[in-house]
Amino acid sequence: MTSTLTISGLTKQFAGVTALSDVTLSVAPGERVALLGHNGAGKSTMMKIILGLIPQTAGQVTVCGAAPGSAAARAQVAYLPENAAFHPALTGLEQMRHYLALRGEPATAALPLLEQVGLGAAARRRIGTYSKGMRQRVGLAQALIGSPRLLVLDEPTSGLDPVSRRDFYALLDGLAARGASILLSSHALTEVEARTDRILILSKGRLVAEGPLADLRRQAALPVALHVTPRAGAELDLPGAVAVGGVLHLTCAQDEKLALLARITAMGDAVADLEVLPPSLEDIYSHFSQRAGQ
Ligand SMILES: Nc1ncnc2c1ncn2[C@@H]1O[C@H](COP(=O)(O)OP(=O)(O)OP(=O)(O)O)[C@@H](O)[C@H]1O
Repeated sequence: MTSTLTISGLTKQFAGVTALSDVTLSVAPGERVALLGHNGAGKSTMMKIILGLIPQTAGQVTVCGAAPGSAAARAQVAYLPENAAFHPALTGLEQMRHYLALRGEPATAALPLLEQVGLGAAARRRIGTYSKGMRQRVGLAQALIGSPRLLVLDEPTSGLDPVSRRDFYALLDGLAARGASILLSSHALTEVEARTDRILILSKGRLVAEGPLADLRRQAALPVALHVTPRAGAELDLPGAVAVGGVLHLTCAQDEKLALLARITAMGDAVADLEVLPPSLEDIYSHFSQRAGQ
């Protein structure tokens, strides 16, 4: 299948700063990709190049088969900036009609777009009365104008409460299921863990890791943590375990996990409970960033 976004050998230098260095990646139709990286890693620079807002120093970028910023690319790409600002005195409907007019689309699309993001009931209220989550939905509704094939979202859920975040990702899932590609940057590692198909980790402008979370987990080969709760009065023979509030904490290498679990299971009734904690995305992210010299 033809990629929606293809980036090859992308390098961007500002005066004295290399913001991106030889980055190569692609995003397929319907794929949800998270772009992770510390402050200054180059995420926004990459997004600006994809959108055609700034030129690259070297390398090739193709957006839906066209050059970034060309009329053909702009017709197929939508962007949601981190802090989208709207006119507080306009209603959601008026704001959307304004955006539709700018894109040469009929004003009648305003209400269906707002309904698509769950703002149908609030469409005639002023945006100044909207919550942050509702304003973010206006941003997404504006990004949906013209059914874009690629959505570039800069920290779309920052400042949203957990329920609004879940709803926002549910909307993205629906768009991806209909074939839209999604590239989003985030510092909220735990949420992208569950809601994206592939993770890209940028560190100092370099792509230091790329793949589905399960692959990154395997590559990082980080230890697995186990929490074992002994039955009252039972003594468990688990060398290296540290007791924390009556629970034994221990770690083992990935390839030792099954043998250790078998050993604990063989302890039978002496074990009241057992929890296996795989390395989190935070652990994996730190591993790759540190390896890159952070
Ligand atoms: N216009 C510019 N002129 C000079 N340097 C720049 C410019 N824009 C970005 N940079 C530098 O490029 C590097 C990458 O910045 P960028 O904004 O892409 O990072 P980021 O990953 O988006 O960070 P954050 O998470 O803080 O938004 C930083 O060192 C930044 O200072």
